[in-house]
Amino acid sequence: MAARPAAVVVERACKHYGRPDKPDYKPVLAHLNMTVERGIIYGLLGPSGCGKTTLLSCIVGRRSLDSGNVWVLGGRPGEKGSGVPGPRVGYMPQDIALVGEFTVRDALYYFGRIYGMKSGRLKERFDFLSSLLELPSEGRLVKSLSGGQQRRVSLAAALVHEPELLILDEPTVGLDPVLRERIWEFLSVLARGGTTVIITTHYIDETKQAHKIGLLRDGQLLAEDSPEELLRKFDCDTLEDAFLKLALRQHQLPRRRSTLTASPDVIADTVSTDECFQSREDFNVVTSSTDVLTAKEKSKDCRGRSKGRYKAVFIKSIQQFSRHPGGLVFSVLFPIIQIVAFFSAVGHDPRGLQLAVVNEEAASSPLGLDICKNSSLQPITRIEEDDSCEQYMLSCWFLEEMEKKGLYQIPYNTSEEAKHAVTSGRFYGALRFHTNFSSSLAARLREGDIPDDVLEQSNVNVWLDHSNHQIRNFIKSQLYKIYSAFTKRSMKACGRHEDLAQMPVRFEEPIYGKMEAQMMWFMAPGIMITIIFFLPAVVTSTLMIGDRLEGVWERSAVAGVKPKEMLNVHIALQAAVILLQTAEMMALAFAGYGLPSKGSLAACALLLFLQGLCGMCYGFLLSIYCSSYTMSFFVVTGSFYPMILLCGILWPLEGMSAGLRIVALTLPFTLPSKSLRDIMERGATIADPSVYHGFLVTLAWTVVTLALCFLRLKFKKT
Ligand SMILES: Nc1ncnc2c1ncn2[C@@H]1O[C@H](COP(=O)(O)OP(=O)(O)OP(=O)(O)O)[C@@H](O)[C@H]1O
Repeated sequence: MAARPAAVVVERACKHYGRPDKPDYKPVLAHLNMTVERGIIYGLLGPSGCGKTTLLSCIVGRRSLDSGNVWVLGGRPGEKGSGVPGPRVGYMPQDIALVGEFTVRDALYYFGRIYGMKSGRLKERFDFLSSLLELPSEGRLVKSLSGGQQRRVSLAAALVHEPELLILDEPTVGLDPVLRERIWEFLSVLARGGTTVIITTHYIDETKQAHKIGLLRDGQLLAEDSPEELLRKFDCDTLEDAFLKLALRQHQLPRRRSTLTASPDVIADTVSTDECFQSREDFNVVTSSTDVLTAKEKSKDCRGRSKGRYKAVFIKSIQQFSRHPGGLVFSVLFPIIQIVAFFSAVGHDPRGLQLAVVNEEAASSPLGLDICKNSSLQPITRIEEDDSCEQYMLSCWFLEEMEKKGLYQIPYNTSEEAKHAVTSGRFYGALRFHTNFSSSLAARLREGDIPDDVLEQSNVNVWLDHSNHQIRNFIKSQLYKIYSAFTKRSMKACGRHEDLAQMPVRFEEPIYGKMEAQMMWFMAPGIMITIIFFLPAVVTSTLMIGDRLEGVWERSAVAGVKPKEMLNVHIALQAAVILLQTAEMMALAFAGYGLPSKGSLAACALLLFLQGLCGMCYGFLLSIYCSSYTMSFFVVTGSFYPMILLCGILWPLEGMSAGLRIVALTLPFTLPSKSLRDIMERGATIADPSVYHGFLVTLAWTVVTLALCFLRLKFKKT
């Protein structure tokens, strides 16, 4: 073969995974040298796990070497102006690395747009590759294709822009022999036209058609030569036999790992994998630098291609989102469902509560318990002569007031029976009126000094089931109100001042909020803040982890899409969704359920929107730091509960220890919930510290999570 300039040169490449002191430590490339001339097909062979994919990912700039050098098309991958990653390379990874919601056509158009191809040219290439690779019909979704069909679409996506360098990681797995043959023929045509192809395959036989083969084992190339030369030098009929001989030879030199160059008899530098990590040497650049883009080309590349990439990623995200019914339902319907669920279920007074009532007073009357139903019953009779009153069956009035307040009586004969009914779970409480209730109560209110037994008889005894905190509190507060209404009525009937028997504590008009403030008004701000935070967090982490695990992110990056571009598009789309969610929630809460707000609704909307963006950034953080859906699920669930528990909507911060309160105040729901409540209940403005503190916490969380994401993306490529 005539000497050609090199398209790819790898020199003394070393790479390991894990840390030397850990069990997962794995040296993968050990002083590997490799040269791929321009316009050839280079077949990279080796057993599973020998490092082929690792080597290819270093060539396309997705992983970096621990030491050694890689030059691709005259530049170093990842350096500005090298064009790699970017449109000069076509990369088909081992995984399908396509969005499942893409149609066959979308998959090719996505990469075409990234490379800035015009739609006419894209259509031509799509038609050509469809017929060459027998692609399924263009409207079928990638996720519904068979493994072989997906692989062909993936190959077509790598070929769509006619790159100078094609890197194909096992493109022919699972394809029928006729199609494999056709693909190899096509690659030969491309190579004749000047394209360089690096291909890995498990079918050793098909690499006969390659111009050069590299046999990789234990992190080194055992041989690198044309198929004919390899067969001749090893005196074999098949490449498999040649590979076997080489492997055996290497095995017999356990402590002398060798790089065999043109002649298998020559043992080159003997190196140990350990040496890889001792020093980093400088190498002379062996390729010409004329391939590196000029400054003018660079700036054109930046401006023109960036627009195309944004367009491609934008269309991809819309397709992904709109074709994923779960995502749509989750993002659009969930805020509605959650707000409806909250306002329908939380904060309403319990209804239809029954109490076991022992009315000994009524039972001792001639009519028995029916006396309370007697319409001519007069529990208070005024005696004009001495301006006094007679009381009779006041318990009936008490029970009437009870029914008005939604507590219904079920009569029992004795206290024991009534308490037993509570023990058996039928009621939340039992009441008892003594036989002399009315006269004892009158004596208690009229006379200053009465015997203990009279005082006792004037009490209504109440036994409550305290196991249900909310119901217990409700019944207690209702009984206070019932007593208040009952005494007012009695005093009025007796011609006395209504408030005479009231508790001598008067609650004046509240400074903030309403006298009859509802629990749901207190909780609503916190609930809205948590909903708007967690929906984008979950959607973002799921979409991003999906893209990353399926290899879409990595493949897009090799095509030239920058992390910043991916993030910006996601931020723009999610911002639109968060805006919609904010509008939905506010319309439902304020207009639909009449949630009162004294302050500016615009300030409420702004805070909710910013919380949504903050949740989205939290989702980014999870997607970048969590290696799987399961991990991100654990973190979301694990962080959700503490944030809710500590934010003050379930229990006031004043009930926490000082240290815990400080932690709670730094969490993303605590101060923002209070800010939202202060806007609504107190009419506070953004200028009030209690409001802008919530905004500041939201912004701080947004900035810190974004910074952590960018740091991770900057320092860790994959
Ligand atoms: N991210 C990683 N972390 C730790 N080890 C890894 C990682 N990626 C690959 N490895 C390990 O490095 C070795 C080389 O992997 P690589 O994927 O490069 O092999 P390969 O030759 O492409 O294998 P195959 O032909 O089966 O695809 C394997 O033992 C693999 O388990």
